[in-house]
Amino acid sequence: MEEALDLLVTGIGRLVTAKGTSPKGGKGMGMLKSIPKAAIAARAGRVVAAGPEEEVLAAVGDRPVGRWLDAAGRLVTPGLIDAHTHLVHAGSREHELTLKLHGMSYLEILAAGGGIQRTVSDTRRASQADLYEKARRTLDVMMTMGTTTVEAKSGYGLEWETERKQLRVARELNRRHPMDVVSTFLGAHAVPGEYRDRPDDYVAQVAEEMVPAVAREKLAEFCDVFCEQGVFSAERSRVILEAGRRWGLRPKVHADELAATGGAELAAEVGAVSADHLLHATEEGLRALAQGDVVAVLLPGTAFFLGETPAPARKMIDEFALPVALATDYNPGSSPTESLQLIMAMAAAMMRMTPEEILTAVTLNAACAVGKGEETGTLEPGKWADFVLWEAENPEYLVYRFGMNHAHAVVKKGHLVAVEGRFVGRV
Ligand SMILES: N=CN[C@@H](CCC(=O)O)C(=O)O
Ligand SMILES: [Zn+2]
Repeated sequence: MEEALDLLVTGIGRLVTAKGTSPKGGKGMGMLKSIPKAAIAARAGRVVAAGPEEEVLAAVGDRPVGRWLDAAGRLVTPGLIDAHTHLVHAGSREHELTLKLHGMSYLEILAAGGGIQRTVSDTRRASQADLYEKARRTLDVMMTMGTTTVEAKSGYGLEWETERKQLRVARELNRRHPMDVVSTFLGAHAVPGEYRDRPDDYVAQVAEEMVPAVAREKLAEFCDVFCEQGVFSAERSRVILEAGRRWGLRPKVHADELAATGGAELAAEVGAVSADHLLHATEEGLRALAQGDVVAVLLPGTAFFLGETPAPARKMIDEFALPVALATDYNPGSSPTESLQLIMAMAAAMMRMTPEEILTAVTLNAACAVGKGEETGTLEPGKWADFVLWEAENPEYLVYRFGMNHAHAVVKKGHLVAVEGRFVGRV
């Protein structure tokens, strides 16, 4: 007899998924497979078959089934992928909201020793166990809202001990939590107070000491830099990203978030996997991204929270055929939310992205932005069986009805990990 299936889901009202393993740009972002009356079969954590119910049942034959779920007509999509978060940190920064309301800008707060620097002192003081516990709870919440893979940056240490502590927490969570956690080293998130008058010494320390240590301890897959006016210039960012590349860490860039700083151009030049934020990217920058096959990761939650105009998604998709991904940017300063569903609603209302483009942006394109396009982001045979049963009939409803959790059930690698807002994936 053929091997047993771990999971069979039938009665899916509509299965909607992108196709393939590489990012979709321009019109390709709107081209999804939409299958009524569908089913999914999974074995050993991976999709065996996904498509019209009668075809899946015929392919499955009389194989024994471990768990059989009836989707009761619900919409099913691939699990959501959050391609940009600052998952591991201590504390919160609600007091800054009042400062901002009184007219102080994000960069002014940072220059006065607050902002990122405040979270740096909190995180330096926190124990690894406390950081783990806080981030674990965050992952539970994200998973109940449909997220099945998360990127996690360091960057609240700005010295080796704490950067390592953050990255070790992310690695431990990847091992122990059902969420897949992809780590990024962001030692260049700000110039630490100790180096205020000699930023080049800090750049050298990140490039020559921390990057090799991250690579030797296999603590991250990516290296990121906050390339921004008053933070790290494009020249200093280049030094760090090139060092990362020499040590096998693929580049990512916080690019042109608050001012045009040459971040997009730099991302293309160093062969970055993604350029993130891009609110102020120039036309040349966007052209360079398109030519360089860089995924544009847009973070409307940050624009919303900082009172900025969001990145020009329509122009990126229509004029430059860029592959756009969307992420929460979950962090205590500029986007304190775990909800990719809220980000999806913002992308429609504030950036005029269509529901189909949005779904591609939080699944396949986001998977590619974290180097996992071969493994997840679509529901196709061989990929991880990561998917969400939504309390909805179509993708339009997901982005239209905002501010609530539409996830009825979440499946990660063939296992049920969340049901009706409750995390049930503890192992
Ligand atoms: N811009 C830099 N980093 C984060 C904010 C981090 C913080 O404020 O703590 C971001 O992506 O928005
Ligand atoms: Zn960020």
